[in-house]
This record gives sequence, C-alpha cells and structure tokens, in this order.
Amino acid sequence: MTVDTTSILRIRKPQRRLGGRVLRSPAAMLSLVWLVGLVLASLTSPLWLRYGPLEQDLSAVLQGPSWAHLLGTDELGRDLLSRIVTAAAPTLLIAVITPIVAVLVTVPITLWAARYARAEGFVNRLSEIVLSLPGTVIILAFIAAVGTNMPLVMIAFGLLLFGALYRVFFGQAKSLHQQLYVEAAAVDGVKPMTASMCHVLPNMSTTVIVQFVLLFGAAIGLQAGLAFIGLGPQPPEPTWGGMVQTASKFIFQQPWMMIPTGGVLALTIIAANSLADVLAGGSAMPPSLVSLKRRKTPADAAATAPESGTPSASTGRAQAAASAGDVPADADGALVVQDLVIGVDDGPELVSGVSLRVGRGRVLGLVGESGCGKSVTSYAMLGLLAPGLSVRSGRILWNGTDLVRADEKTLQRVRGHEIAFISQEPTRALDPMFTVGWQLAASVKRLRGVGGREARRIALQLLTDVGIVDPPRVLTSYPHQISGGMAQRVAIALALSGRPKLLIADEPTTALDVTVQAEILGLLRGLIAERDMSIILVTHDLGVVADLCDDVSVMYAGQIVESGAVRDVLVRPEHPYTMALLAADPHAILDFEGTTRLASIPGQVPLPGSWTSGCRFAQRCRFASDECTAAIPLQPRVQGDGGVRCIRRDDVRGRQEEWRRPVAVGGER
Ligand SMILES: Nc1ncnc2c1ncn2[C@@H]1O[C@H](COP(=O)(O)OP(=O)(O)OP(=O)(O)O)[C@@H](O)[C@H]1O
Repeated sequence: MTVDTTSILRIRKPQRRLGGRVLRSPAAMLSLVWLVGLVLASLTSPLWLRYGPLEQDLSAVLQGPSWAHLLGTDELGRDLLSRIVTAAAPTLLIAVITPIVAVLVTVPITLWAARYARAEGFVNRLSEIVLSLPGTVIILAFIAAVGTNMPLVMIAFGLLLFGALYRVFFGQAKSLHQQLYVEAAAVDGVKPMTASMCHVLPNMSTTVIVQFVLLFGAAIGLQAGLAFIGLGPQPPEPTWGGMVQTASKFIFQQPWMMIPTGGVLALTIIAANSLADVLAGGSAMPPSLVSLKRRKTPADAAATAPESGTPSASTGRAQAAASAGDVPADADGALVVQDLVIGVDDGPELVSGVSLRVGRGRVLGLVGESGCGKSVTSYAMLGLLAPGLSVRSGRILWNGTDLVRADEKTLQRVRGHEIAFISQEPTRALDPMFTVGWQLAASVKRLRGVGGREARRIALQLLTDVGIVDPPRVLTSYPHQISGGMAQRVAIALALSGRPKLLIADEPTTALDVTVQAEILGLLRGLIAERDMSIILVTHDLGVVADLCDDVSVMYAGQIVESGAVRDVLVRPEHPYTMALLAADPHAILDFEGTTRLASIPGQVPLPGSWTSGCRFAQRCRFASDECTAAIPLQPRVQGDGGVRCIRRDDVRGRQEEWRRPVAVGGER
C-alpha cells in the first residue's frame, strides 16, 4: 500500500478544545471581546480620544454624562472616559505578570514533586510555609521596600500564590502520573521529566489555563485595591483604583462618578472569571483516573539475604542453573530471574524466591489467580515497582546485566529498546491528548533515533504489521476514537517500535471481548513466528497458555508452585493448584470425560503477611494433609523438565479429575 505519509502523519500537538468552547459560549466571547477591546482601545486611545487623560477643564467639574464628556468628568474636569480607557492597558498588561510568574514557578515544581517522592515531601512543606505567610502584610512591606513599582509588586504577588496554586495543580499532576500511559512511557524508557512534560503537562493544560485567567482577575483586583489606598501609581497618572477612591470622596456630590469607574473594574474582573468558568466547562479534570499499581522504585541495591520463609526455587534444569547463580552461556536474549524476593518496605513479602527463565524466541506463560504476584514480578523486570515496594533479594539477569541493581540510565536503555511491555488496558496506556500517529511516531523517533519523516513511515508500517486495515485513519485518530481491540493493536505497535527482544504482555486480552481476544492472540502468534522475540505472557487463562506458550510457570501466593513445558504441565499437572486451575478452565473441560461440571476452588488466595512456612495452598487444597505444614522446596517434576512445590506430589499425581467433585476444604487430614 502506498500512502502519502507526510500529509496524514503530520505530528500533531495535543488537541485543544478550549478555543472551540470559547467560540461556542456567548459569555466567553463577550468576555474576550471586552478584555481584548479594552486593551486595543487603550493602546490606540491617543488616536481617537477627544481629551487627554490629564487635560483639565475647571469649568466642567463633577459632571454627569453629556455629548461633550460621554462618561462625565472628575473633580478637576478631566474626562472620565479618557482616564478609564488610558488606564486600561497598563492595568491589564501589568496584571498578566502575576499569573505568568505564578504558573512558571509552580508548574515545574509541581511536576517535579509529583514525579519524585522525596521532592514531594520537601515541596509540600514549602507550600505550607508559603500558604501560612500573611500575604497582605508581605505585599505592603514589599511596597515599603521597593516603592509602588507595580510590575515588581505583581511578581511578588505571583510568587506568593505558589502555595495555593501548588495545591490545585499537585493533586492532578499526581493522579496523571499514575495514569497507565505515563507509566507506559516510563516502560518505553522515556526520561521521567520528559514523560511529565509530554504526558502530564498537556493533560493539565486546561487547569493551568483556567487558573491563569482566574489569577489575572485577582491581580487586577489587587492593583485596584492598592491604588485605592494610595499605594498604586501616583496621581495624576490615571488608575482604576485611584479613580474609584476619588469617586468615593465625591459620592454625595456626584454619585454618578462611581458608576463608570467602579463598573469598568467590576466588568473586567467578571469577564476574567467568566472566561475561566467557560474554559473550565466540565473538562478541567483529566479523564477518569485509575489506581496506581506500577511505578519505578529503585531496587534495593544493598539487597539483604533472602527473607523468604521458604527455600529458594529451582525450576527444572534451566532454572536450577539460574538458582545456582550461573548466568547461562546463551544469556544473549534470555531473561533469567533468580530467587526474586519482593516486599513492601517495612511490610510483608509479596513475592518469595521466584525463579524463571525465558529463553530467546520462547514464550513463557505466567499464570495464577489474581493477587498471586504476577504483575509485581513483571514490573520488577522493568525496574518499575510501585513506590513502597522493593526487591529484597534475588537477581534479574538480562544479557548478563542484573536489572535489580542496574542504574536508571541502564534501565532506560533496556525499557522499550530491549524489553517492551503491553498492559491489559490499552486505551489507558495511550495518552488521550495525542493522536495515535503522534504517539507512535514519537516513540519510533526516540527508540530508533530516526528523523520525523522516517518515523512517520515506520509508524504506518507498524500499524500495518499489527493488522490494522486502515492505518491512515487510525494514525489521525485519538485513542478514544478507536475500539478496544484496535487500541490493543496500537499498543502492540507501540511496544514493537523499539524492536524489543522481549515483550512482557500483562493480560493483553483480559479487557477485550472474546472475538477480539482471538484476533489479538492470532496477532501475537504471528509476531512470535515472524520476529525472533521472546514473550512473557501474564495471564490467568490456561487456554491462552495452551495456545501460545512453550513453557509455563504457575504462581500461587507469591511463589512458583509448578513450572515446566506447557505440554507437560497442562496435560500432566503435578501440583494440586495447577490441577484445580485446569479443572476450573472452560477451555480444558473436554479433557475430563463424562462431565461438563466446572470446578471452583474454595476460599481465596491468602494475603501477603498471612503466609505460613508450609504449603500456601494447603487451606484450599482437597489433597492437603498434616505433612503440608512443613516447608516445601521446589522439586523436579516426575514427567518432563520443570519443578513442582508439593510434598504430596507422588500421592496426588494423576488425580486431577477429583477437582470436579465438591471440595471439602481442609483436604484429607
Ligand atoms: N503497591 C502495593 N502495595 C502493597 N501491596 C501491593 C502493591 N501492589 C501489589 N500488592 C499486592 O501484591 C500482591 C500481588 O499483586 P499482583 O498485582 O502482582 O497480583 P497479580 O497476580 O498480578 O494479580 P492480577 O491478576 O489481579 O493483576 C497482591 O496481594 C497485591 O495486593
């Protein structure tokens, strides 16, 4: 297919709907016309005003509106229209300094604090200090020190607003940092502050603009207030606050004077606020937020000795080599996890002594119920554990490099380039502010170091490769404009943009309906065949494992309980948990003759912290006996390579069909 990529793949900046919102709102249009009109009228006033702002006519003092003086005159016979209009431009242009300073100072600090936990504590304290300062007193003291220099006062006011503005921005920035598409950028190796600038800031733009306009109104009010008490520009220079003060002096002789001066001030502040209102109009908040599950936490470099209550794992020959601490000779393209222990800082262990090996070009299925530790293990492989979680011991060897102890620079070189990740929620891994083409081309440019034109060509090709039939349309679409299945294809294309050697797919079909699941599995199958790529497929679906994987590791409560080649583990399971999963799997139902009953496993996965030193599955196992309270190392499987962690494996082997019958919890004690 030949397509003119330059026209369709023009990298687009985030879509701005603010312009449209303003254009559609009469109130916003009126406000904008008022503000812009005032400035233009003021700047051009010498060309069209009949009187100068300082021109006095003592024969026409304190007059009401007339043809000669449309808005009347003040106590010195000066034309009120001239003075109001002349004062407008300096007032508005100086007022804009405050939001500029406030936003320029607060936004970068907020992004920094939202990104780094240590910075967060410091900036929070700083904002509390700034918030507790008596703003009015400080502004007055500042004027006493520097004089009535309004631009300087506006700068000081902007700095004082940091505390309040930080509170407004921080919550949103923090939430945005937890969005999967920001995490996905980290997975792709984007530097933290670059991810903040590219994915967090654009999504905060509405809030920033709204606050900007609100602060602009506040700065106009402050200027007027200061001028009212005589701390603004000094007479005879016209200022709105000064004119309101004069009008208040003559309120009984000429009440009219207050109306044009007070009116223009009030209307201007109302215009700024109503503009902010329309800009905020229902979308000042980001798209619905998801709970944070994954974030980079530096691995504990000074890893302690294994704290697991259970002995280290050794799954089969390859894993036995890994457990012995050897980096296999064919380490190129192989990922080897050795005795990995992950825990909550000052809390329980989440993953205990996990060992895995994914050889080059192999597909490993990591299966288990929810909460068994599959995702935590996967994220550790990318150095992207959530804050508060860390690797306590063990190694993750990738091409001879231990990713647990690797510095951030090494991890960034690996993420996206060598190991890529696709999540179960593709639309959330895509930034809603950017077109698919922009995101894909940006990723290709960064990961392959090519120019814009070439990146656009590759992006188009990648979409074709993942089976998108209308790539030009998809490239110009925003994530919300494409279906879930299409979004997952785009997510896979994004993952492929760095030509990774290993793809970690965390339940890539869970969020999709059955027919789309089959398409995505077909796509993955094709990619495995075409590219010399290894895959770790995190799933709870044994049908998917049977379909795609060469090897499988079954996880339960933070441990590998059985591992081996798929044909061995799924056909001749040796661990009761694997048997139970198979019996509960609708795909495997035909393997059990004479019944259509699906098994259920009673009880729940025990929570981290409540694990015993014996078999963690014993409470739910129909075969459990008193022996099961003893610690159980991973033993070699009887049939095929791999390991099994069951003390009764010889007794239970071949009894998988018993899981079809109602289970007496507590087993055979
Ligand atoms: N940030 C965290 N803080 C504390 N505990 C956590 C954190 N993240 C995960 N856990 C706990 O770690 C355990 C393993 O979670 P994990 O998400 O890895 O399970 P999983 O097998 O991937 O489940 P699922 O299939 O639902 O994703 C769970 O008990 C979970 O509650």
